[in-house]
Amino acid sequence: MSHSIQFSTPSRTLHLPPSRLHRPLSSFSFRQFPLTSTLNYTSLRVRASSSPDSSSSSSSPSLLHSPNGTPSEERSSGIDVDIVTEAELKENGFRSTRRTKLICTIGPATCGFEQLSALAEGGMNVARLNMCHGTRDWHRDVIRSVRRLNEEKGFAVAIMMDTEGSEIHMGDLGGEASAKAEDGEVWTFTVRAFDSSRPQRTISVSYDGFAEDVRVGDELLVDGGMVRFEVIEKIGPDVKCLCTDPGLLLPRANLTFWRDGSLVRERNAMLPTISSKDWLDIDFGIAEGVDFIAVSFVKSAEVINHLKSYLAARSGGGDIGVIAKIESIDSLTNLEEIILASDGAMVARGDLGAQIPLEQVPAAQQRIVKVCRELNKPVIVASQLLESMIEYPTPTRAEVADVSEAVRQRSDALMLSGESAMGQFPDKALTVLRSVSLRIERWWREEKRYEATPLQAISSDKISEEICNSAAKMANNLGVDAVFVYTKNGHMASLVSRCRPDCPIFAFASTTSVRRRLNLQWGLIPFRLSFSEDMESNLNKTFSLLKSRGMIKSGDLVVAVSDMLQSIQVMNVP
Ligand SMILES: Nc1ncnc2c1ncn2[C@@H]1O[C@H](COP(=O)(O)OP(=O)(O)OP(=O)(O)O)[C@@H](O)[C@H]1O
Ligand SMILES: CC(=O)C(=O)O
Ligand SMILES: [K+]
Ligand SMILES: [Mg+2]
Repeated sequence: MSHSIQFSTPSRTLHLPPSRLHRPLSSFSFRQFPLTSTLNYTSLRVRASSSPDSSSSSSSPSLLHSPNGTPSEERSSGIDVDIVTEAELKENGFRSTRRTKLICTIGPATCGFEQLSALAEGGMNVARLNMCHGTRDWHRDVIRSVRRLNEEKGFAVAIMMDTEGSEIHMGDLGGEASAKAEDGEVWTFTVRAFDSSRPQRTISVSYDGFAEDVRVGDELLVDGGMVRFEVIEKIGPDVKCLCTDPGLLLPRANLTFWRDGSLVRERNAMLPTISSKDWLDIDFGIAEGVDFIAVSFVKSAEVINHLKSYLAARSGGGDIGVIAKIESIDSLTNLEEIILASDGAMVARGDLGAQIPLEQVPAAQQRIVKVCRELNKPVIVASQLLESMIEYPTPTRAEVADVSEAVRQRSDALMLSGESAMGQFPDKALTVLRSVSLRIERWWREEKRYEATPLQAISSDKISEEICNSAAKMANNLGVDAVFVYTKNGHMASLVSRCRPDCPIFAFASTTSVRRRLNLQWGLIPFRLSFSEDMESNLNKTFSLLKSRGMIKSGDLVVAVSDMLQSIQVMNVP
């Protein structure tokens, strides 16, 4: 038997608080919704004349112009889903699929086709390329390998390019993987370039003003304090430094200098966030069709807006997501405006811990995660999650606790850096992220800890927001198996993800590029499916495609929303 309820209002600026959906239905006008199929569903339909997703298109532009969204894709009648997710869904059931997304930095340890394939199989959702390292040819090879893997093996790994930025960093150690600085040694930091091999205990520095800006007595921190030096003498372009905390110097490690306990920000504070080399890398990223660009050392929203308009002009529609890396004092000062302007943010704890006292990093992380959630932007927690696994096959207990905390904060994604780029156990590190995420997520569900505190309203697009909040609440209250969201540009899917419902979210996007971008967001299982304005036929089509692949079965309970029709539908799979 099929039945449906529709309630409608002529008001264009309808604001429907979630609680109203639970009032007696008699307070609404409702009538029989004509249905010709055998679907057994209840439809709560809220009608308003504006299309929610199109009204918010400034931050999520239409992706119909996507270079990756070919017309054949849009016409295709099948359904595409990442094979790893499909296997997880079938093996463990809906409830147990992983919600937290995983990012791996690709480096010498993982750039081969087989190594990339192993990471994709291990659950890598996004591959990150750090433009501080490697040549463009090297990065192009990795991007093409990932794309080939996606095509040949059915993965949906997205690519994130991370800019170098123009902060001060060391040179590349003349090809050596690392150099050891011992306590009491004197090293030379110089702005001179080397013609041939690197002179002993000498490090080149990327910033021309370095020798002028530092003073005798300053403390020089490599990689946020992994190795420390004291400036003892300046001789022209050379700065002699005494090692006070020994450790490994890695190629292109960041350098900061401190005076009287404070970070020194001399002329280098005036360096551009996006350097001329970064712009060339960005052009390269556009040409290679990367999915995200992560901008290092963002100081203000202005640079994000600038890059976004450049991308919109250059890549015809701007389907590259811009991620703001929060890793400087300025980015913390201007946090809200930066996040509002971006498509997501990264808690880049490596450099952040070099700019603020280490003991302040956890509070900063919590604040960034919270602001991103409020403003509906995906957030990545990055750096040193499993640092010891660069060398050892098992993590420390403290690292597991750190990963758990990021999952417990319900960040969208966790990122591996050196662990996957140049560590000895990249696959094992990814396995640890995956198993800890799954365990903490399960613990949260068992404890029924999902959303106690209501989310603040985001100012734009209230109708979609209320529909998604209500859909998530209904999904939790009814214990449904999945929320389905049909979304043209991904915005509606992100609104459902923001609610962190207690069940997985099947997000249907009509282009491959939107589908890949949804990879970064909590709980979304992105599918590529061509769909129409007609929700009933979309649902019928989805059910039959998913049933034939064994991904759902008759009787499963589903809540569905879409950005074409302002409605919430609840139904059992026929
Ligand atoms: N493409 C690459 N080629 C060679 N080594 C790499 C590459 N990517 C990363 N690595 C190595 O892995 C380490 C950790 O990678 P990660 O991206 O975190 O570097 P980082 O320089 O600390 O990051 P960021 O510059 O973004 O703050 C690097 O220090 C470098 O030694
Ligand atoms: C990831 C990064 O850039 C950092 O942690 O500094
Ligand atoms: K970088
Ligand atoms: Mg950094």
